[in-house]
Amino acid sequence: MTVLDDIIVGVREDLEARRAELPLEQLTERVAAVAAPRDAYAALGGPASPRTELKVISEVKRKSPSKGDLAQITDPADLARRYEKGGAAVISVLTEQRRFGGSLADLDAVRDAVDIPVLRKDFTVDEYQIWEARAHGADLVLLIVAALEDSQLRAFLDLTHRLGMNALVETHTAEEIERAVAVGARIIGVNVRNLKTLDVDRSIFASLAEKIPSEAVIIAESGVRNADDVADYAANGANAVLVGEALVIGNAPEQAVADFAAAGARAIADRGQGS
Ligand SMILES: O=P(O)(O)OC[C@@H](O)[C@@H](O)c1c[nH]c2ccccc12
Repeated sequence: MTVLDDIIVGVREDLEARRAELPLEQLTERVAAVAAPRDAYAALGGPASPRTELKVISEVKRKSPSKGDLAQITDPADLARRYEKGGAAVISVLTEQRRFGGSLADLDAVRDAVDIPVLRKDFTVDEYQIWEARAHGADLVLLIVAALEDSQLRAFLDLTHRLGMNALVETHTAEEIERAVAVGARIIGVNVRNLKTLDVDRSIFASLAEKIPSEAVIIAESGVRNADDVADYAANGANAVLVGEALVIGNAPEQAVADFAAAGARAIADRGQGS
């Protein structure tokens, strides 16, 4: 069993417990009362041509299966506000509990604290989670191609769009990129961490990013240690980076976000044309 399979077993158990508490019919009723979704595709520079900025998606991440506890985040709302002040385009909030220490309470706190779009970062394996994301104010959900059949990927992306949200469709191989493009994904991430083994290999980004059509926003996910890593991703075609660990372990998240955005924009300018 891979790490990903193992995580998903726990995700499904927790999901069934929540569904027993709050059946889908009641959950869907809540969605109407929630503030309209914010446009994450626009916030990530989707419509811009060429895209000359490097957008930063800043993550609220308490722990991870590879590293264990990363940071004591006592006030996720405050952290998110600092990310926003530093110029983050989107805030990512991990809501998976067992391996990442996240919760829907973290999502609620962050959504109320900032004006930029918020990603509910979880392992989506059931439409219930997409309704739940919207009911908690999320603007963006994560769809991991490696965890889904094509029919699910298509149905989940459709539901996400019908609820007015966007999806970050996460890939790790050329074949997964083809599948993401085939279902009409507009925001495509390349996670350089293999979720089956947790190994990080930054070097896979460049060759995979090349395969993503330019209409899609291209996101480099994981493994950013410093501004040089951001510049490398940007030089190799990233329109945005998703950063967790490097931001939560540092003591100046605002400054780090600003530095990453600046380093990325410089690398895009050096690349010449933007994309
Ligand atoms: O902490 P890092 O290396 O900056 O990584 C952030 C983010 O990419 C990572 O948390 C992530 C990417 N895809 C995921 C899927 C599930 C859980 C977590 C993730």
